[in-house]
Amino acid sequence: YTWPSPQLDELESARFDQKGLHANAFSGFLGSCDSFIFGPNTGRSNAADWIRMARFSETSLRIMTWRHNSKDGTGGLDASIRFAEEQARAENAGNGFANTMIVVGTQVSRYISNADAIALAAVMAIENCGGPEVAFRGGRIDATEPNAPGVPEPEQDLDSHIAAFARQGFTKTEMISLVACGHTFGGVQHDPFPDIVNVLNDTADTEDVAHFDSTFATFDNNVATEYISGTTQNPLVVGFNDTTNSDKRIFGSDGNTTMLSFANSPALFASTCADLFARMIDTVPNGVVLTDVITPLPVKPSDVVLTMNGDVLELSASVRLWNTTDTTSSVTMLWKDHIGGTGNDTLAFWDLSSATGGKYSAAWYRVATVTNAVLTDFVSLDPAAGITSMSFLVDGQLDDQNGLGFAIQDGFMLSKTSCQIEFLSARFDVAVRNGVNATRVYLEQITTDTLQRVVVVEIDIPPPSQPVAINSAYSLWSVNVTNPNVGYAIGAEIDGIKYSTTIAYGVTAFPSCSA
Ligand code: HEM
Repeated sequence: YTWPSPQLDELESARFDQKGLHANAFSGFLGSCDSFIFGPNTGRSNAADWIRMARFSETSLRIMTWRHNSKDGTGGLDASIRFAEEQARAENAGNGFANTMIVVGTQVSRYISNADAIALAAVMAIENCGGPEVAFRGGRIDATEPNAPGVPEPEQDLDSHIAAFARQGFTKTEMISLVACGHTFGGVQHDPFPDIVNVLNDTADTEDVAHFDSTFATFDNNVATEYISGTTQNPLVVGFNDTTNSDKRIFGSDGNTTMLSFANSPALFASTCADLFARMIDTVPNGVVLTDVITPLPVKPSDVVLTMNGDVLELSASVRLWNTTDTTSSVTMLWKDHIGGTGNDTLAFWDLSSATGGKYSAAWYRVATVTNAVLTDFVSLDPAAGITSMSFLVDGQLDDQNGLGFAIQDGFMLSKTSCQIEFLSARFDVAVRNGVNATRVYLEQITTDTLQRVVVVEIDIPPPSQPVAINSAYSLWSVNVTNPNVGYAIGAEIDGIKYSTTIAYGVTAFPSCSA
């Protein structure tokens, strides 16, 4: 994709900046797969119930998608599980969905829905626990009400399961595969399923989870090899209650052909699961249009912030170089302005980040100038010249998005004259470039609605009746706000297109107006 795209930029970061600098909200769970999937104890300890990341694979890969009906196009991965009414259903027994959603919520933003965050967590759980890379798209839309019930349950017969998977658009072979792919992780817990699993009296498994295979925290084909060799302890295959042996009925439904092929080939198992996992998380209600598969930009600007400081336009920026750990690259940021001029600044190494269990890494460079022992993290531009686009020269190689440049909108920005009037109120001053066709300028109050969705409330800034010049090229538009507890981004409609600042400002950081 072409930068900038607020939604894709943010989805890309959430997907590929997993650990280290700019780590995404789930990074704390990526340490060890055991704890990512199961919480700090291999038994599912109560204290850290909410960390049970198995919920992610299960929530997303099983429960959330099951209500999709490929005929009428309803249901799918739409985060309807966040509603208490769904969590209370018997079919969702024993799952800490409420707690999972608290963790999921940390990744939700104006550009990332609850449903996207669930899908992302599932992808990360799979990839960081030895699984294949799963294509990730964004753009899921959160349901506004609970969905119809319909999660497959172990006591149902084979025909109902085949029908349930067919409703989602999966064939019988795909059903066998998908269940095997899901059941490479985790197991069945006694508490919610006392008719399937007995109390285990195992000090290493204090929560009485009978696992689907011997390597329950790792993605591998042992679920198939153990099944084929007859050594499996899968409680849904060799459970004492044959009525609930749904994996046995499903795995055997084609004479074991599919399971045998998985047992014979870890690679086939991995590639099949990658495809089916992706299809599963991409099962969405009709009308939802997903983005393309998110791939990392090789050179990605980040933290681009323009601030008007009187006669000086301050530009701070960083850039992420994908697929390198080189801390000594020569990185120059180049830019063009409104009057045919150019500028450049040598960026300094900042830090590293990584993704997918260290399979990928990235090096970050940023504007950072030390003058007389004082670090400034911006370059000073002439407001009249402004800036229109950037490009980057990395070890002699130019990245300018195939000649397009990385466009920058300098039509509006925060002015440093913004200040706190008194304890609960503040004045936003927005510097608007003279001559741009800004039909509206507004603050965007980033907040959460009663349905746990991030919403943006626009607060119009009235155009000043008399121009208030801040310098030769910009005038100030001002508005007072009285809620200091939320973040405000700045938005503007320029030539009919809406733009937003990439950061939301907290007014408590503003200086006092009377100072
Ligand atoms: C007919 C279809 C299926 C049935 C009847 C079924 C049944 C179950 C049951 C009873 C559990 C135990 C839950 C608990 O103890 O809280 C479970 C766990 C699990 N299932 Fe399935 N499942 C099915 C399909 C799938 C699919 C398609 C996936 C993913 C692709 C999946 C992924 C998982 C995972 C990851 C767990 C482990 C959760 C944990 O350990 O906390 N299941 N399944």
